[in-house]
Parts: sequence; C-alpha cells; structure tokens
Amino acid sequence: MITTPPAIEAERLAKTYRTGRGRPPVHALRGLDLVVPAGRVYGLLGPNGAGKSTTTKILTTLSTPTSGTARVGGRDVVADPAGVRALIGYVSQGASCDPLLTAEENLVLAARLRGMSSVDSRDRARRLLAEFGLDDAASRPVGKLSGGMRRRLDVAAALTHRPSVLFLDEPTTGLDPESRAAMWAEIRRLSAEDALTVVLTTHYLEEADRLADELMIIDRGREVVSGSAAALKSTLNGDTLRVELFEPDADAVRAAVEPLRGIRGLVVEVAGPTGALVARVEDASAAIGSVIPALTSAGIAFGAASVSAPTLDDVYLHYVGHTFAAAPPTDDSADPDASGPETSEPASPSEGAAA
Ligand SMILES: Nc1ncnc2c1ncn2[C@@H]1O[C@H](COP(=O)(O)OP(=O)(O)OP(=O)(O)O)[C@@H](O)[C@H]1O
Repeated sequence: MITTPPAIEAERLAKTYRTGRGRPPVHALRGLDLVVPAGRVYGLLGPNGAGKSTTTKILTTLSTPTSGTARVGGRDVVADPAGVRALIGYVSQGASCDPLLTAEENLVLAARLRGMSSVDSRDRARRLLAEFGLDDAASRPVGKLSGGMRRRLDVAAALTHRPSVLFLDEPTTGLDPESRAAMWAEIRRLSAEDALTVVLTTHYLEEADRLADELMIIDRGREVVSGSAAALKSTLNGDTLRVELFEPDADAVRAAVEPLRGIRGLVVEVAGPTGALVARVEDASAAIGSVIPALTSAGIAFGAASVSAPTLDDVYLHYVGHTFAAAPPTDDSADPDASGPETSEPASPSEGAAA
C-alpha cells in the first residue's frame, strides 16, 4: 500500500523571543509536535498570543526555531529554506499586494518574482484573476478594491508558482460576513480541486469548525488537543447545558452550583463571573428541571437556559479550562519555563514580513 507522506512534520518546535535587557524572554512555542496530512485543510486555533503566527513563520522560513525540527514537503526549514519556499505560498496577516498597482500588475509582479517569464506571468495572472472571480478588478488599482477582493487577490498572488502547501495567517480577520463566506468557499475549492494542503491560523472557532479537516488548539505555545472537529466534540460526553447569568456575583454562583454537583451525570465546567454557567450533562432534559429550581432558590437571576450538542467552544473550554473569549493574556513571568534558555536570535522588526 502506498501512503502519502505528510505535507508538514514538526517535532518539539520551540521559539523564545528575547525582548531586550532586563525584560523576560517570551516563550512563544514550548515544544510543539505537528503532523499535517497532504491535501487537507489544517487549522491552528488559539487566542491572541498562543503561538500560531510564530509556528507559521517558522514553517515558512521567515523565522528560525530556537530548538526542534520541522520539514515541509520533506525539506528541512532550517537546512533547506530555498527548497521549502519553492513549495509554499504564504498569505500573512497584513495585505501583501501593492495598493498603487492594478490587480493584474500585482499578480504579474508576484509571478515574475518567482522567476516566471513575462509571457507566462501574464498568462498565469489572467488565469488566477478568472479563477478567483477577480476579472473585473484586473485593471483597477488594488487600493480601490473592497477588503474581500484584496484578500482574495493576496491568496491568488501566493499561488502564482503553483505551491503544494498554502499558509493562510488569519485570512478572514476584518472581513464582513459575506466576504468571509466567499473566502471560506475559495479555501474549500482550492483544497478540493487543486489538492492543495492549506494551513490556516485563526482565532475564530467557527472558521476552524467549518473549514478544517483537522485542527490543533494551541494555548501558550503548547498543543492542548488535536483532531477533527467532529472527533474532538465526540470526546465530550453528553450535551452542553448553558445558563446565562445576570450580573453574576461569584460567591452567590459558587453557592448555587454546589447543589448541582449532586445531579447525576452533571459536570459544571464554568460558573460565573464570566456571565454564564456551563455544564456537561448526560440527560439534559432531566437535569435542566433540577438546575433551574436550584438557581432560583439560591436567588440567582438568569436569562436564557439552553441545551445543545457540543461545539468547538465547549471543546476549548473543556480542555483549556476557560472560555475562548476569556483567554487570559500570556504571562511569561508566571510560567516555570520562563527562565529557560534564550534564543541566540534577537527579536527583530523584520520578522513576520511577507515573503
Ligand atoms: N518578534 C517578537 N518579539 C517578541 N515577542 C514576540 C515576537 N513575535 C511574537 N511574540 C510574542 O510571542 C507570543 C506568541 O505570538 P504569536 O504572534 O505567535 O501568537 P498568535 O497566536 O499568532 O497571536 P495573534 O493571533 O495575536 O497573532 C506572544 O506573546 C507575542 O507577543
């Protein structure tokens, strides 16, 4: 049986940024293992500061790891960066196209920079404009295009040399819902029709849920859990019971959830003061009949109460221990690893610049 090798493999990837004299180093990655199957959409999901962009920068050769190894298409990112760059396209968080050039000129420029002849570059640019529904934008300056069109053009520009792996760093941040849906459709098409491997970083749970064949939740530079969204949800037993609390008082809520702990199969995962009480429960309809009276008799004011199948939000809460929205900021001083070895590479402003 012939097995396709993974598009990306990384072992114990670590990155420490030095931040200047007297300031503690930032441990952005703390030993990440990663296997991305070829031809799939892989989501790196985590709150701000989790280490998603750092991972992407290492895999795209824009930054070097402090320790650990990574290969893209079998090529080592440190030993063979040129070989890796030939295989990949990268769309960074910031816009990469020149706002003064037209859409077509930008694509021709991207193709020329990849070493294509002028005739081939023009041909490739026209094909990509058609493929991405950007024909009407061909002769318009990029600065005059909508945010959604500019983002699609950024993706098209990363594909001029027909890479086999495409990195998208938060591709829909700042887009309106319609443009976001169009971008999702584009990513799905690229993965299905062109058998492209797509590595997508996002802090939108819904985006990862809808797009990623597999995903990894990262928090503070470490893997929390990985797998398909469906598999991750199935690891949570039962349904989610959620009660929205009005002006929750932490002590009162703590007192109110105490009796809930006796309800069969119910596990309280979070209880105020973030505004909600969330519990996992086997028999939701039976449990809600006990939870509501318990809260009422404890004098807890609440709004909607709902029971639903597990979502990625619930997966995140279950494994990370807090809701995605309530992710605390990275605090290296609080981490025992914070005094670990520093990288010899100083943090430089050029890190993260688009290729
Ligand atoms: N060049 C740098 N110098 C110093 N610290 C950095 C540098 N780049 C990133 N960091 C820090 O490393 C940690 C991880 O950052 P990273 O950008 O990888 O996270 P992220 O998950 O991509 O977050 P975001 O969604 O905000 O982009 C953060 O604490 C960040 O402040």
